[in-house]
Amino acid sequence: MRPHTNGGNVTVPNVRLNNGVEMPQLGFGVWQVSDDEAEKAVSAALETGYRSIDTASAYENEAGTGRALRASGIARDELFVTTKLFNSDQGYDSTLRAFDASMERLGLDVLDLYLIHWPVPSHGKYVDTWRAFEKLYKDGRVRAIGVSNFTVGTFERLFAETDVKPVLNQVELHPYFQQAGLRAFHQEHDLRTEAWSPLGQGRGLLEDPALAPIGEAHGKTPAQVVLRWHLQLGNIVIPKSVTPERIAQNFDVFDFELTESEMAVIADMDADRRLGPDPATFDWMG
Ligand SMILES: NC(=O)C1=CN([C@@H]2O[C@H](COP(=O)(O)OP(=O)(O)OC[C@H]3O[C@@H](n4cnc5c(N)ncnc54)[C@H](OP(=O)(O)O)[C@@H]3O)[C@@H](O)[C@H]2O)C=CC1
Ligand SMILES: O=C(O)C(=O)[C@@H](O)[C@H](O)C(=O)CO
Repeated sequence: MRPHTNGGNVTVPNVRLNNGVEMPQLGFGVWQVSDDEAEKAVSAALETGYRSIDTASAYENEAGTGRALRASGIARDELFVTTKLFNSDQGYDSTLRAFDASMERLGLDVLDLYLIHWPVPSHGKYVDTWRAFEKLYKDGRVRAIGVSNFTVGTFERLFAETDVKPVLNQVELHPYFQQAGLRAFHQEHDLRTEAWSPLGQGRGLLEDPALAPIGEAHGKTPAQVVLRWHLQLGNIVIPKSVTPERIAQNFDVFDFELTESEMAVIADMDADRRLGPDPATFDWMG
């Protein structure tokens, strides 16, 4: 897809995935948004100019997301839709069935990006699951396949036992949890890093006293500073909001640049502070 604009002064750059597919660097996430609310929030995001939407079967809002995509009237090739396979659907045949069910709910024929939501190493099924992802990819049902919450250990097994390399890993990443080691591993293996909870779930991070002065220097909010930090690191970001002003604010992050010293101030905020579950042990089956 082309780098997209909002018809105004904002152009969202694309990143090129390792299979050549182009993906917007800024998208919109819908975790903890009800199906009806997702329809409204995704509509507001599309109206603002977002073109990449991140949902998951576990969010139970694929249908509302699909309704908003259709109602927008935006051409399919201008949109980039990601959904995720839930843990309890892992396994070869169950993955193929779960994919069809997600596509039915979304109302799509071809998906842009399908992710294994969590590796659940104790379940021992992510390699079989990936083989089903490879089939969906080779059959042209999905343009790119990737993973979420994978660790170096889970990648090593995946690389050793399967053929198609994931295009990216979607992981928890924000100034309090910067994942430098994992980001370096991704770079070494030509995988993109996608940050989930990029704003730290709005739980304290945005009030950190280090961010306000940086924002004031650029006439931006702490949330915009944090999103700019992600973009300058090269991360793909998918902030969530159900608040129209914040949806617009989070999109307006392409007209300023953080200096090296401002980037260094944010680098110093790293506290190894995870907000979500640890992927090495997370085995929630819903
Ligand atoms: N793969 C995975 O395992 C996971 C993936 N994700 C994905 O990542 C997306 C983003 O992560 P998420 O956990 O939702 O959290 P975010 O880091 O995007 O933060 C969302 C929270 O911040 C608030 N917020 C948003 N923008 C602003 C702003 N400009 N100023 C102040 N507060 C703001 C929102 O409030 P409000 O909505 O009220 O405006 C909401 O409470 C998810 O929606 C999902 O798509 C998330 C978790 C795990
Ligand atoms: O939002 C997601 O994609 C998640 O996987 C989270 O819901 C995760 O399951 C979690 O944070 C549970 O507490």
